[in-house]
Amino acid sequence: MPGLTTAPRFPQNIPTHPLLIVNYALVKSGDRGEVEKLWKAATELGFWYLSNHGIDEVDDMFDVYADALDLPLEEKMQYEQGDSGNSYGYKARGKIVTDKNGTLDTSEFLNVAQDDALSYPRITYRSYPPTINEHMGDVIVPFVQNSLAVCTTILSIFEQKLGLPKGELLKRHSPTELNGGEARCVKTPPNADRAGIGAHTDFGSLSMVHNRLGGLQVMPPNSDRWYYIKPLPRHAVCNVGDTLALFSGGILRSNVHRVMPPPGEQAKYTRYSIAYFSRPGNRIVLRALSNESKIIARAALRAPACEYEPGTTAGEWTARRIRNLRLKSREGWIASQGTEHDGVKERTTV
Ligand SMILES: O=C(O)CCC(=O)C(=O)O
Ligand SMILES: [Fe+2]
Repeated sequence: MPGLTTAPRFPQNIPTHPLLIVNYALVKSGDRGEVEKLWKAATELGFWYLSNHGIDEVDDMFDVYADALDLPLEEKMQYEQGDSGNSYGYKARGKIVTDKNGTLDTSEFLNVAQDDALSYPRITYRSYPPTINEHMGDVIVPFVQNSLAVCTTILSIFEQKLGLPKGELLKRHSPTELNGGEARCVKTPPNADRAGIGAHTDFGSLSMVHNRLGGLQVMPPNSDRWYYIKPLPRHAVCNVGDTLALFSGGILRSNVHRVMPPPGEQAKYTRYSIAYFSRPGNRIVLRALSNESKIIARAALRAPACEYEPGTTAGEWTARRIRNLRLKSREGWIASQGTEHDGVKERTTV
């Protein structure tokens, strides 16, 4: 895929935010120091680089999704996700408001549901463009399985560190129950003059993004400035999302981020990023797991009330966030942003 693997280097002279580099192979083997580093990253900034993740399908994912997103718009529109709160399928450019002035986004998404990938060739929710189907078996399914395995390891570490009984967090992310997990490609055009994706927190539990070009930015806690995150070859950028912040009573941090045009010379290139989102089972009720953990109970007392209504399930929550995103209104923009803005504002650490 021309232009994807070779790009000008990330410029040296722009402010970036350093992230801790967590070595997944060490974390998996139970290395104490590496586990502590992961915990520090997840509770303080909520973002970290993940090295040695062993997800070998990343380059192929860029190729397969780029082929699908390079189809003519009318073909892609046959797979449009619609306005009902469904995330899977194609999201065209300009469907999402990125700020309070109603500025429209520049990004296209193609989202493949984890449930569709894992049930393939049986359709769980919907069909996808032929390029995606052709590579479901050799690229997308192994990518999803490997990403899921990485997230499961990380969730089991969080489960222990949060003082939860074994399985309490993992059972809320069971891949055998319908859930919101998905594999996404974000495509933004060259020479863009505005945000690809506006400021947001992620809806789900864990996100893992693979980047070649810059553009992802983070606003650190207690700051009002945006900083680029520099892509590092073969490193994923991982972050905590809202449902994990909520389950943990605010101990795990779901931090605000956005996608801007790539910096310097990189701005002249089309940007593709590949992301995997781990989300709870659709029927799981969203609440701080205070009854299950004293550590979470203590933290939840200090965290302000969350915006979630009692009894909201993860499925309803994701659908509502997506519907709000697609509302071309200021109200939609405000409602779509997530916990960082209206909910778990004061973060707590243990
Ligand atoms: O493209 C990226 O680097 C990040 C994408 C992102 O934040 C998202 O899809 O939620
Ligand atoms: Fe995001």
